[in-house]
Amino acid sequence: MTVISEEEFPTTHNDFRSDTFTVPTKSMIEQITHQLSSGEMVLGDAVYQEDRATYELEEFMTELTGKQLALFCSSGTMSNQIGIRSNLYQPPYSIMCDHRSHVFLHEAGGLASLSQAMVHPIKPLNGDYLTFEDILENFTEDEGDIHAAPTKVISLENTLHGIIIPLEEIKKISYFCNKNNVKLHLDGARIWNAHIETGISIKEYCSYFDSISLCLSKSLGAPMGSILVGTSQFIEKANHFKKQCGGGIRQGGIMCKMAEIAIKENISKLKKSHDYAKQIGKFCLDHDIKLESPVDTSFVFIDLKKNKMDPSLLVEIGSKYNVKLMGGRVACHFQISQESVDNLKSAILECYKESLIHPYEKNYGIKLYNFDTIKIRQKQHY
Ligand SMILES: Cc1ncc(COP(=O)(O)O)c(C=O)c1O
Ligand SMILES: C[C@@H](O)[C@H](N)C(=O)O
Repeated sequence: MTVISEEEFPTTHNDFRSDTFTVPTKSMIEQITHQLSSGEMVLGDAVYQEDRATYELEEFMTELTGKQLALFCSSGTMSNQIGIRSNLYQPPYSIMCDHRSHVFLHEAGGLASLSQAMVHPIKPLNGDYLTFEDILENFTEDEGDIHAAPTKVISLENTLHGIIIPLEEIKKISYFCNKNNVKLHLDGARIWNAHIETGISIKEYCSYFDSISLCLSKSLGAPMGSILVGTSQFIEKANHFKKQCGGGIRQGGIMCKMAEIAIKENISKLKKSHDYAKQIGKFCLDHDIKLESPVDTSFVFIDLKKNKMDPSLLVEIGSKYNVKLMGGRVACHFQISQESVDNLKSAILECYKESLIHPYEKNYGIKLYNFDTIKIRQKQHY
């Protein structure tokens, strides 16, 4: 088992802000450099389907997911938004999703603009993940009621906040969608983490969905990108929306090859990030520091409100212990070092003890991503 060090990952060994900060490994860079300098990597214009390296990644992803076609996109936001739009036809319609979904909260309102959809956000009854019961409870049938916006897409996120949706629930929701002419989309930005934790194959997970977005630039460490998979007809339409959004990529093969290597080399490293998260989660609970949700995979959500902890103070104390945070979410990834995990525990405990003396009383929504604190970090960092 390799020990992660600051020398190997100078900017990410202590970065708990997000797994989007992961960087390509030395191995990825060396292989790409060789493939480019040796002429092995054949590049062309991917808009005209002439970039072989792009095609090879997309082919690889059809094999991995069991879907007919794959589309390399510049981001997970793009693959989600064009994916959901390509499942829709004539408004009025609505999209059902968890109230914490990225597609709903963190994709700049794309469901309203590109899809012209009403969004129906749902709070899971169990507080952790959507169940078939939640879907039934909130489903809007397409029965001609001119007051309604019938549910035409259900978008699940697995993992969401690091929480795994049980396969039994996915199966029931999938069967229901199939019987009710509703398309099922998966925001699988971190489906890799669910796969590693449950042992359920990517192909099996994908078999229950009409469309799936799989991010390459988070847990896996690719420099950019996301893959959308689905039927041939669906991907052809999605490619149309991709071009409309300015997502046509020319010689994207360089990034695609990096991503292919990342999938092959880094997926096995994800378990370590889950172990770190569970270690941090246990530390919190052992010190009566409440968590928002269970630690299934790579995220720890400290319940700042219940603990009356100040997010900005946590970020500040984190800096003192040489760890990067942007609030109560702790994102673990394969580039984190054990030393940073230990430093993080000290920072969390110090902030919690401070909250016992000076409780933070702000009682309205504490933002998940506090970009102001990142600005503070950037000032200090450079
Ligand atoms: C669950 C989830 N889906 C989609 C995205 C969007 O990915 P991107 O940042 O590449 O647009 C993110 C964020 O990175 C995410 O956390
Ligand atoms: C910021 C947000 O869009 C990103 N997906 C993250 O998890 O960090």
